[in-house]
Amino acid sequence: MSILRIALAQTNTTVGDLEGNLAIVRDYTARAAEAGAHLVAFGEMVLTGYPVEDLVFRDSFVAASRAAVTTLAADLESSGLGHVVVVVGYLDADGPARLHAESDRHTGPRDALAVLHGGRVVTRYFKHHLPNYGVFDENRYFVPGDVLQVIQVGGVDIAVTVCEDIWQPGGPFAVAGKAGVGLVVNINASPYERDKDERRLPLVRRRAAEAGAAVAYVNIVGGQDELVFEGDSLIVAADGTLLTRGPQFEEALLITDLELPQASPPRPVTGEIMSVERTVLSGGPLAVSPAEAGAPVFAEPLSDLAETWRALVTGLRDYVTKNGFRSVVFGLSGGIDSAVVAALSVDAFGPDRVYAVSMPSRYSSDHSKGDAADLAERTGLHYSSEPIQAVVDSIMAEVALSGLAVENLQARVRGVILMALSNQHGHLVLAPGNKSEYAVGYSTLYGDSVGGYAPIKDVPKTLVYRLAEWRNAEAERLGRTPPIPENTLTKPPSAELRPGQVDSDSLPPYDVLDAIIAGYVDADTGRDDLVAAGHDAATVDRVLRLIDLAEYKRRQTAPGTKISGKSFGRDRRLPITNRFTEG
Ligand SMILES: Nc1ncnc2c1ncn2[C@@H]1O[C@H](COP(=O)(O)OP(=O)(O)OC[C@H]2O[C@@H]([n+]3cccc(C(=O)O)c3)[C@H](O)[C@@H]2O)[C@@H](O)[C@H]1O
Ligand SMILES: Nc1ncnc2c1ncn2[C@@H]1O[C@H](COP(=O)(O)OP(=O)(O)OP(=O)(O)O)[C@@H](O)[C@H]1O
Ligand SMILES: NC(=O)CC[C@H](N)C(=O)O
Repeated sequence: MSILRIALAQTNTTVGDLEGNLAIVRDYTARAAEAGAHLVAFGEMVLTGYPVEDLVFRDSFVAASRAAVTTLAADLESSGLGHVVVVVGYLDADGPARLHAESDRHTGPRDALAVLHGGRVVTRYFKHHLPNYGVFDENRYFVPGDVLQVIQVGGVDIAVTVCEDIWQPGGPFAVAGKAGVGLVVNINASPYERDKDERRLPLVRRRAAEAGAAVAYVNIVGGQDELVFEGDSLIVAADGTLLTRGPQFEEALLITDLELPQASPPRPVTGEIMSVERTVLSGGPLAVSPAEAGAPVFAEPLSDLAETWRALVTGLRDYVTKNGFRSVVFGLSGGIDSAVVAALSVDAFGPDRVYAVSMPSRYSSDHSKGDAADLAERTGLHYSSEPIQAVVDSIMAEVALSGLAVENLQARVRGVILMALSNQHGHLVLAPGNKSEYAVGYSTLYGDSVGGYAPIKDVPKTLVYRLAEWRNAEAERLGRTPPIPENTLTKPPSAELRPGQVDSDSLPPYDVLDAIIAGYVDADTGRDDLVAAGHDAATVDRVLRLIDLAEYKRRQTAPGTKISGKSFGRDRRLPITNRFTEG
């Protein structure tokens, strides 16, 4: 047996910022070296950020990524870090960057992993399994690799793999098992979904059993447009014992001493889906520095609501800051949606960078104005009032409007004011719509749906309430002021666009609505199966019609953090012009 000290670096890099990402990798490698690590592994495409989407098609971007890898190897050597084996994800191409109908699909862009040692790129591995479901489009972008790379470090055979490779049985892990390796390293960019951390550990254990080897799984953290990555990196022994587990939504460097079998003479691997190539970096046991590896980290997984809140804060913070904004602005109505957006924003940026505007009209109730002011006081965010009635009246004096047109005009005037404040002060406008509203089109186009980012776009209304209650309880637990006024939690939701209006005038109760949305949107269940599952037929017909009709609105809405298995946007793609109905 040999002892290898392995470092897993769960880092927050930014798409396209090759220099910044290089600096992060250098910094974490230096920290790993200081801790005496023999090998440090980073996430998938960490040098380019993930996902890079159609940037893949540009030769200039591929060239920059390839250059970054060689520069990194040389830099590490010249700073005295060349002895550490560095496993890092990047974009490569061994053929034309742009795939097209007549591409031979044997060469082209690659979702790649490089092993750096002694100032050189010693091995390149190309991801074998390319996910092509949900938010992933990897068949559009990449050509799959069919060579499994095995490196020998300290006399231990280590196979290297990328993300989706771990999700498929009978793939690279099975080949690694046939090759008799002691460890499989798997580098990931695995987007957050609410139940994914519960699936992750059993998955890694299944692959450890398949490979008959320990598995080191490293994931990135941070937000990229609609995606959030949670980290939750981990190592399991060949028998499935958990050896370390990283925190969720935080950068971290996990250092673990692994006792691994010395490589036996290479077993020939024939007739498999992948051939095996081997590179010996150091053939005999390595000295383990007396510097303490420290006790392995075992981060306790967060509760469901805690991790959902952290995902929403992370998605919002990284979207705003990575796009160069310092502050956010939104309409604060005293209702639950804008209250939760306010609490998320204060958690993401601190109250001094959050601007909330009350924009009362003739129909705004006193309690709404009072609840908004109460939230402002509880959280300390910047609060101002811009009454809209005079503007609404002046438009109505020029254009003959009635009914719904007048209702929507109020929402649109608010949108105009928020965009004007954004232009004037440089705040990013947040759209406070939730998943239930986006589903049924319960928002005014170019009105309350204006905004650059929609923090709770993938949060159904019933979950909005549960999160608000959780956040308040969390504040109580920590001896702090709960951010959300009690009245906001208990009063019936209302758009307040006409006298006495409540959401239940137009929509079924939210628990009924959300259950149908979960079936139709999240699980693609058709009308008859929803009715067979016990939903009221007339309500199903009405809700499905609303959802189908609102496709045009969803296409025009801001991006927002994905937390579910099927968010609106890239996860769910439907034609706008569509005559197929379920009813
Ligand atoms: N297929 C299509 N492709 C492109 N555009 C299409 C379209 N179909 C209609 N349109 C356009 O969309 C317009 C209709 O959309 P829109 O103007 O939004 O109006 P609409 O959807 O009719 O009304 C907005 C609804 O949202 C509710 N609301 C508003 C504000 C806040 C809240 C809340 O509490 O959250 C709720 C309000 O009570 C009302 O029920 C049409 O006049 C037309 O211009
Ligand atoms: N009086 C108001 N002042 C400022 N913004 C408002 C006002 N009324 C509505 N808005 C904006 O329009 C959005 C949509 O209103 P909506 O009623 O859906 O949300 P809410 O008031 O936050 O929650 P709820 O639906 O539970 O009442 C609000 O979140 C808010 O940003
Ligand atoms: N980047 C990837 O290959 C991710 C796919 C994988 N199934 C995941 O969600 O983790």
